[in-house]
Amino acid sequence: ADSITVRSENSSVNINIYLFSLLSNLDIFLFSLIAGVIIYWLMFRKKPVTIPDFPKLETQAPTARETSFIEKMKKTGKNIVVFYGSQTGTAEEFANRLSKDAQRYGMKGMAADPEEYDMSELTRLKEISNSLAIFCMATYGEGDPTDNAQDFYDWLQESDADLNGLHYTVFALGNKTYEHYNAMGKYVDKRLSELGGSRIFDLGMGDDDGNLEEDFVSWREQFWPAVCEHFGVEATGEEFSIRQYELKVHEDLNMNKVYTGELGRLKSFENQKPPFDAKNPFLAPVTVNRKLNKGGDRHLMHLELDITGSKIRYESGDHVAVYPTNDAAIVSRLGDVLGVDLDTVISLNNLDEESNKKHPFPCPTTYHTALTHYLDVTNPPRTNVLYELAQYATDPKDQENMRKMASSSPEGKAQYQSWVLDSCRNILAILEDMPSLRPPIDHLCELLPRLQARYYSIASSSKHPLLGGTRQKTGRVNKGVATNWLKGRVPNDNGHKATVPMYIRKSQFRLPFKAATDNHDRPWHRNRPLHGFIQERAWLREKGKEVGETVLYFGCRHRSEDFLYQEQLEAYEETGVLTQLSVAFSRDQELKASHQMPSPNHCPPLCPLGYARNMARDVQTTFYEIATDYIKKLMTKGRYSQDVWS
Ligand SMILES: Cc1cc2nc3c(=O)[nH]c(=O)nc-3n(C[C@H](O)[C@H](O)[C@H](O)COP(=O)(O)O)c2cc1C
Repeated sequence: ADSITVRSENSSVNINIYLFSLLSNLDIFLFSLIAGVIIYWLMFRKKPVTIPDFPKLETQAPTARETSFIEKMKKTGKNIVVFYGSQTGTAEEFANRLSKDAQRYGMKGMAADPEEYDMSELTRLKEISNSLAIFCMATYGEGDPTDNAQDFYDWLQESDADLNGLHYTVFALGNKTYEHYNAMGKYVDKRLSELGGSRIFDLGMGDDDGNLEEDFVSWREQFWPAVCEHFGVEATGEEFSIRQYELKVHEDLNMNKVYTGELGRLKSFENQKPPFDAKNPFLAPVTVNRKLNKGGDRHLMHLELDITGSKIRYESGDHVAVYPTNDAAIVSRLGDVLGVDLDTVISLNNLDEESNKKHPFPCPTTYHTALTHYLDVTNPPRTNVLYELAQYATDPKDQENMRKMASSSPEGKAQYQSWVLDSCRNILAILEDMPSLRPPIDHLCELLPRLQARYYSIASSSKHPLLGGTRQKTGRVNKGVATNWLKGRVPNDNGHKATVPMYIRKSQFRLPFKAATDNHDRPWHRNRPLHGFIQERAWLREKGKEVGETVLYFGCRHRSEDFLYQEQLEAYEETGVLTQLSVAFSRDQELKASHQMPSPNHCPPLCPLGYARNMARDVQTTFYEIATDYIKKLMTKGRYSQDVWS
């Protein structure tokens, strides 16, 4: 008899198989079959699994962990969290700078979007030693929060959380020309204190109408020594450059995986799918682009965008957000000056692997795309960019100048104001004027702020095709990025349909009355949403609906140059859509406020529209002069609302 040994993985088993020559073929076949089954069973049966005794892991549910900034801070050894309420990126940029600063003072910080975290965890921040929460909060509209801070604002309003033991400070970003100056920053500062938090440094007030950067730098310079004193930490403030992202150059990447300007989903421009929003803009064809003003040094445009098939909905008063593209000449010149092949495919990867923000802009991409679609190369750079770039200037004089401009010394501030801001020097101009400064392009891309969408009031009624009006100044050293780009978006661009990446941003601004109510519009300069409202009234009249009086007061500089939409407005008056059209031109005649005011109960709603800086304030001051009590009554009755811009 032969014997074979079959070894299964776990246990070794000997099977003796006796072969008898006397057996019939069938017997042998059956015998072999049985033996085969046994062998198979021994070899491939599932081994009994012994369950080891694992210690219970202390994990939280995935959703809880994702929104827990406390767990994240503990895990990464951070003690400072910098929240930002930001619409167009400035507060976010300040938050990033503050979290980087922490490292210079021997602490560890992280910037955080309040929308991504459970803010009720502020009650737990005291679990981390020497912890501090910093808030960089911008204000919008009627003293409202930014979109990403709305939930946090609601929570603050409703919460009775005990914030004892929370150390915090707030830097507010706003603009003095608005009535509710820095309202959000002030509110957060006050409310955190009411809930028991300890303010460790005074509220900072940044004014975008003045010099926001300077306000921030001055506040920050006093803030950090105060933090160090508070925690008993040695204030080193050692100045060294800290990179947040590392460069990866992709040699053979499939170009289908490379971002070409998309903001969210790869190929979203080629394969457009609603819903359209900030991360997924719609490429709207431009059907009309014409100059509105007849003279003067400005270029005011009337644009019509076709949103057919996009499922985009909007209401009169909403804004259209447009993503501009940087000037191709600036981009290619940057490549030349820095001696870089702009077609190189790269990724900038966050060195902090725990960070929610993996890249500063969609990656992988090319330098060309980054400089064209993702980074702001048009505006003069902020002082932190100068400070970080200074290390690359080989001429010690250039280096010293750049550091000086980034400092808070009076001479440094004055030099930054005149050499950078007043001279409208963008990054290209700085590089051209400082031949010794040649930074690596990847570090430059890390430092430049993101190119932001520009918002325009929609000039058409939602009952009509979308139409956005915009403004452009010419003759400046530094041309506005969006307006210049839009100027070139003509319907038939060498046989190509020019498109504009856009989405709708809902506005709080609504006319607070029904169509049947009388309406006095007083747009002393700009009148975009106004056209939407008048159009809507014209449309309702056509439908035979009852529409109240509409009186329009329109003021501008010169009748011959900037009486915008003159023909249209005069036609409205002729057909009775406008009950009365009163015009005034500041450079042609003296403006007089001479209207008999009806009693507040019978007064139509009043809607000043135009520049925040002078117009809104002047109109309001005039009204105050006429009747202080009167306008207060209008406000309390919700019959006075503004839509203004700077
Ligand atoms: C449409 C609009 C509305 C604004 N409303 C206010 C306001 O009511 N109060 C205020 O102090 N600042 C107001 N500002 C100024 C912003 O808060 C300021 O520019 C800030 O730096 C923007 O920060 P962000 O880039 O982080 O969004 C407004 C700005 C814009 C463009």
